[in-house]
Amino acid sequence: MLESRIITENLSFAYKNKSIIGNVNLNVDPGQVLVILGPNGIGKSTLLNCLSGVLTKYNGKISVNEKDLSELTTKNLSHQVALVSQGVSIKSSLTLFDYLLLGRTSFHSIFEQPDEHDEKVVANVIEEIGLIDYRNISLQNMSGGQRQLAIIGRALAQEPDILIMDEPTSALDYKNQTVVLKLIRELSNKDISIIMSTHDPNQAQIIGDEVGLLIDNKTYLQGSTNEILNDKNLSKLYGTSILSTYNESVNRKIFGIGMD
Ligand SMILES: Nc1ncnc2c1ncn2[C@@H]1O[C@H](COP(=O)(O)OP(=O)(O)OP(=O)(O)O)[C@@H](O)[C@H]1O
Repeated sequence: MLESRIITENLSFAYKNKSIIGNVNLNVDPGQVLVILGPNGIGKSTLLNCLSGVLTKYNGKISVNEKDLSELTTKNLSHQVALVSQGVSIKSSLTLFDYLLLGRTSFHSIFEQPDEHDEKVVANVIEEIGLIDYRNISLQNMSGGQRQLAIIGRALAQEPDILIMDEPTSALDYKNQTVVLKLIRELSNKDISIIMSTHDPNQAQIIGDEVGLLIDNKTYLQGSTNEILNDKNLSKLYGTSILSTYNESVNRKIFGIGMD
């Protein structure tokens, strides 16, 4: 029987006295993809930062691989959960290869150098993110989209059980969005659990097993993509008309803004 990878019980978070998220009861199984949707400023990044251990002053409980997240050491946590933050800008002189090797840091003591296995992991990741030609190019000489793929690659180099991604495709063109969505599908086939936020419900339709809606600071609704992702829920969530049409050639609904 499948154990859950990540579960929250009555999770809530407030900045000072301002409540941001509340009553979040979330559940992700091994290999599941959970897509979080919600309007600007509703608390998606806050939620993802709680789940990845960046924000620690939450209330309620977060369990990762059946252990209380608050009791995990930093090292232990980084072997289980990796975060791709929103809009991180890296303009480093490190080559792509050396940057991804940083993702292996927690596997060694500060006196140890990366070994052959680390190099192998990084080489595989570079192939997965489609940047073989950029292996020895420094990040400052790469485009914004390529750097975004590099950030995802660094998280993958951690070999996590759970990958948390905050709007991972926001800087990417259609081809690279497809690269990332395919990668997510492959990772999920390898039993890695993914939690990602996006403003594009079509991405949830394409790769989401489950969808989580952050409705307000007291309400989180999670269910299967089929059950949750519809015009009525999305129009209510975003406060504007969202309409879908069924596209036979891709065999799924396509969502768009319903301008009058
Ligand atoms: N460090 C902070 N201190 C105080 N308030 C904050 C801080 N960071 C975020 N907030 C507030 O918390 C709320 C939720 O922000 P968050 O970034 O989680 O939203 P989001 O859903 O990810 O938004 P977006 O879709 O625009 O990226 C916002 O009202 C924001 O102003």
